[in-house]
Amino acid sequence: MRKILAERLFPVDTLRLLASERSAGQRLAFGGRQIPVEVLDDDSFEDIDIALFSAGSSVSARYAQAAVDAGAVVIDNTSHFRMDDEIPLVVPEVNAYKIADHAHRGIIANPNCSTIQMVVALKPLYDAAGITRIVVSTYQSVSGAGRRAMEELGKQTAALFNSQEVECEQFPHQIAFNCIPHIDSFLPDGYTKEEVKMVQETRKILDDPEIRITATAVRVPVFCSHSESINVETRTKLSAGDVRAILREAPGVLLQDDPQGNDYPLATQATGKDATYVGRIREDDSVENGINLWVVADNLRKGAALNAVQIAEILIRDYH
Ligand SMILES: O=C(O)CCCc1cccc(C(=O)O)c1C(=O)O
Repeated sequence: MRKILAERLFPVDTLRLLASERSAGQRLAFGGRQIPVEVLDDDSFEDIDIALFSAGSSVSARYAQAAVDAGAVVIDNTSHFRMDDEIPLVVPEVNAYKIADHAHRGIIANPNCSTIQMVVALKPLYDAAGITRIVVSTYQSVSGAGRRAMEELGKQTAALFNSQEVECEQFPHQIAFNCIPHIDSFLPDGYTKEEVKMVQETRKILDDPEIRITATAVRVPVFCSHSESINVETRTKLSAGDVRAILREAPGVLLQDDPQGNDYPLATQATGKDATYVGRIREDDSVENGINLWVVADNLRKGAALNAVQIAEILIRDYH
């Protein structure tokens, strides 16, 4: 968040860093200063205009209203408010008009990282030809599970190269040189919460409860950036050429689709960048009007902090 605010020269007058007792007292750099981390409490939001929440659903559930009551607009990066009918779920390139609805409750929800990159890529196709069905498989980096998960991938990799025991704390199984089809918790129907988030959030963001969607979310031994294989069925026929032409002009999208030149989106290239990269575009003739896409984005930037700051930029531009 701090890095994105600084990079984009967001007009911060005062930055207040709030966290638990465990983190209080630390100093973090911003704007050429070392900002102290303060303990979050109900009085933390006096004179705050915008409160960016990214401390877990329970913290948002407990403190978002206190921020709103103090006069702030909350942009919440957790899942707590996403499916609340009274709260807009926003990806600026897709449904920025929904930001106007924040006035009702004073809270705007940031979608799940895997949902964000998918709707950035699919919204232009939805507008051009309609979408009836989406089948998505994700290849999610360990950074989505936090710093300790990234450290675990590194430690396991080193251990394996040194014929040492592998320790599994952040994931149920070894993640190094492995794929784990388990992100967030399992539900009784066998889906994970991550997969259900992608289905429900996509329908809300595209404002279309009829789209048939199914997802399989997989953790892969990649440090940063999420990759997605997306099969989409459009209402009217789009050729692969049509899709390329549409996406070439799409906001937030960078087309990277030259397979003969070995050029297609890669997690290692997307990391640190703002764009949602789309490639491997091809027609799927196993169904009527089918298209396959490969979509990659930095899950910590567009998947989280960048999307939240873009919402804040619209707030101060259009709703100050
Ligand atoms: O693991 C990943 O690659 C993405 C998971 C992101 C995430 C992690 C813990 C809690 C929540 C949550 O807010 O429920 C979320 C979320 O949906 O944003």
